[in-house]
Amino acid sequence: MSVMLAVENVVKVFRAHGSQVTAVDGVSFEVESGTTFGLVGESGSGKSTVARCALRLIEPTSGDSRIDGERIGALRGTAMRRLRARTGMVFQNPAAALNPRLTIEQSIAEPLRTHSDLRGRALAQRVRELLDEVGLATAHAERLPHQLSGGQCQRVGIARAVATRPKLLILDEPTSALDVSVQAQVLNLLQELRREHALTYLLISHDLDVVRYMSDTAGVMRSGRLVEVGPASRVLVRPEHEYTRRLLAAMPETPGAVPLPVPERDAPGRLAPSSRADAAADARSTEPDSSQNRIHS
Ligand SMILES: Nc1ncnc2c1ncn2[C@@H]1O[C@H](COP(=O)(O)OP(=O)(O)OP(=O)(O)O)[C@@H](O)[C@H]1O
Repeated sequence: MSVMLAVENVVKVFRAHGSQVTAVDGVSFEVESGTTFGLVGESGSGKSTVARCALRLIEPTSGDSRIDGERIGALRGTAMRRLRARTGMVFQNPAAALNPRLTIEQSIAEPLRTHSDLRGRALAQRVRELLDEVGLATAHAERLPHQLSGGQCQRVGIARAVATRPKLLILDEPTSALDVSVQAQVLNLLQELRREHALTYLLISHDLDVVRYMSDTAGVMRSGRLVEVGPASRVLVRPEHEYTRRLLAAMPETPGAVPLPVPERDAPGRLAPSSRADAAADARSTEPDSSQNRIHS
């Protein structure tokens, strides 16, 4: 298997008003193509910063990363824009990530206008395909973000992120702002898209259940350093590092919660039930998604 993302000794120091914070302190890891790497750690441990440095959304103080074999520190201009089209990001707060004045159709068309030659009918057709791919109805195209539920807004965010058919997505707390009843639907949609398009994910989450459910490999960050890396089924079940053990022990118990099922990674086809089917009942309304709840009984 080839390496899609290699983060190499990344350091990021933020300097402001005479003080400095070392947010990331020499982090290296690799993510194999078509797999999910889950990054966990307490708030402020540097997860988002390392992900942003990896895609060069912010400049690292030192270190570099390679995406699909390309060293991105050396890329400029058109080469950097091409690389941007091959990567995407799904954010924590879907409603805030969307421009409130753009219709859903305009929002999804935006990255396509920037990174592709699609215009007119071909562009509208691609937007419709993307709506379908993320389980939204054509009727949603004309709506504004405030007319959608949180889960639907996140589907739009995912459609935008996959619009240019990227190979690598960063998922920064993709479900933590969502109602617990729609979290599993959005996770299942992400799993389906990963399988169908052979995507590679770098997933950041506070929720260890989410990381265990989604990830092949897990990395644990503490104070800007990666303290433990390994198969998610080992690191998040039988951790070797004392800090990971404490993190697991501190995980809040949600009353009534049922653990997410362990995905059948080698099984062909989709995780059932289909997240698009989940969305179908919801697709014609603006009510919050509530059809399937696989986290709570
Ligand atoms: N733009 C910035 N300027 C100054 N300090 C920053 C900036 N961005 C992040 N930091 C600091 O860097 C450290 C790491 O932040 P980061 O957001 O990467 O952590 P995190 O693990 O993703 O946290 P959370 O889970 O709360 O999002 C924190 O101390 C944070 O305050």
